[in-house]
Amino acid sequence: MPTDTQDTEEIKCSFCGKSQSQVKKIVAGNGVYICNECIELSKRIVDDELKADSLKESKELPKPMEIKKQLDEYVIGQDRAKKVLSVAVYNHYKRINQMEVEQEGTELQKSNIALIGPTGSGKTYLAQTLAKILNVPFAIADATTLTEAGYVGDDVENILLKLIQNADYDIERAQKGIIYIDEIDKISKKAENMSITRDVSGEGVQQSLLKILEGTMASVPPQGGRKHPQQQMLHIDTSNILFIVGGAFDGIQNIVKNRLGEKTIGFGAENDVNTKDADNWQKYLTTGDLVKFGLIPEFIGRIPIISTLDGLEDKDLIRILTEPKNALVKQYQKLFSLDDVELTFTDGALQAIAELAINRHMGARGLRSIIENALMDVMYRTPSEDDIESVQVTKDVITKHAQPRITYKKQDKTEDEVAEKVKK
Ligand SMILES: Nc1ncnc2c1ncn2[C@@H]1O[C@H](COP(=O)(O)OP(=O)(O)OP(=O)(O)O)[C@@H](O)[C@H]1O
Ligand SMILES: [Zn+2]
Repeated sequence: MPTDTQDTEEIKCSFCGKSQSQVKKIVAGNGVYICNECIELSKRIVDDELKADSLKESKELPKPMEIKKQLDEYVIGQDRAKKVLSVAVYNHYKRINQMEVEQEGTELQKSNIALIGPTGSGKTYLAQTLAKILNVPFAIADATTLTEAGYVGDDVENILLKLIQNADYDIERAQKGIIYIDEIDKISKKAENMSITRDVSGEGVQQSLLKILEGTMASVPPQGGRKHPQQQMLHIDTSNILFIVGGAFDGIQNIVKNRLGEKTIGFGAENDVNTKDADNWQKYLTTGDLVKFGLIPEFIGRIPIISTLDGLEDKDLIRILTEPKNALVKQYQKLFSLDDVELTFTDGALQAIAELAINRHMGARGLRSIIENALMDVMYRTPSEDDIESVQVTKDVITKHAQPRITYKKQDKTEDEVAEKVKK
């Protein structure tokens, strides 16, 4: 009898219709069956689709607002620069994606970016954070170490080598990376800060940067340094590399203000710029001002997007200390917590740290070393003293080199307590 029912209701794979005898295994579900072969096939289909989805996702470009929002998680203030960068970077990668899809059509030109703002205001940090958000390789170069071809020093191509190295020698990835060139103001025509030991003109360095900024097939010696005729070269197309150049441009506001002032005098009240608004000089900064500063027009011509950053005030610095995902205070708290010690900073301490950084004219760049100094002694002690419960940094620690307040753990039996008990 049982054989009978089995004959009529022979278990078959609901997908391919094969019977139990034709396959290795059949799994029963709620009224349905699936064989091992169909499971394998389904798995392959699902895997492929997931992979395709994730590829599409990685191709999907975050929109300017999304980029800005992610920047906000790391970079405090600098709203204007963040907006400009978000739009510029979005357009840059949209342009690359578009070029990959349609080989011909309107050629969209690359738009490199200049960031102008005081030391430690976040220029490098913005560029670096952008690269992280977009998941593209990133390299930092210092314009003052560059030389024009034929002189001792770093060839401009070595900038590209750093990017290639940071892309793990994946040239194709490197070709879509971001390069930040710092201290671009120091290679102005009149710059006095160029190394005096080297016979290099800022103008010459600007000249030698023109090609890679614009887009060229560059040859890079894989070991860096100078090119040798017999050397094997890495070849990299710089057309899609986004260059962000930055500098403090000390004195640029005077150039702008003077220009505005002249205009006001010259054209009187009908001019849309009044001298009062010259405090907002950033709004009126033009490429002409940068040329006046000493950048050559061909160089500026390859950097159509300019944004300014503001000097950070104490309230910004306090936020930088405490708010971002990887804020310094959070980092040190984490460090201490690994030794089971709670670290706190009083509001007065945070204010004092910010003020000290401002006095040192180093912007946010100065914050770490101030904290490092303040915590030096306790960081030396705490790992060896396992009864420290908490460390509090007060204003006096920053301003008067006082020691932080240390609280000790309540021990079950400290020597005093033991003595107390014995007495009783
Ligand atoms: N706006 C900011 N928000 C958060 N952190 C900041 C900000 N600005 C600077 N920092 C912190 O200070 C450090 C130094 O800043 P950064 O290197 O970006 O300065 P910079 O403007 O490039 O100055 P420089 O021209 O001297 O290189 C950064 O690594 C970052 O930790
Ligand atoms: Zn099947």
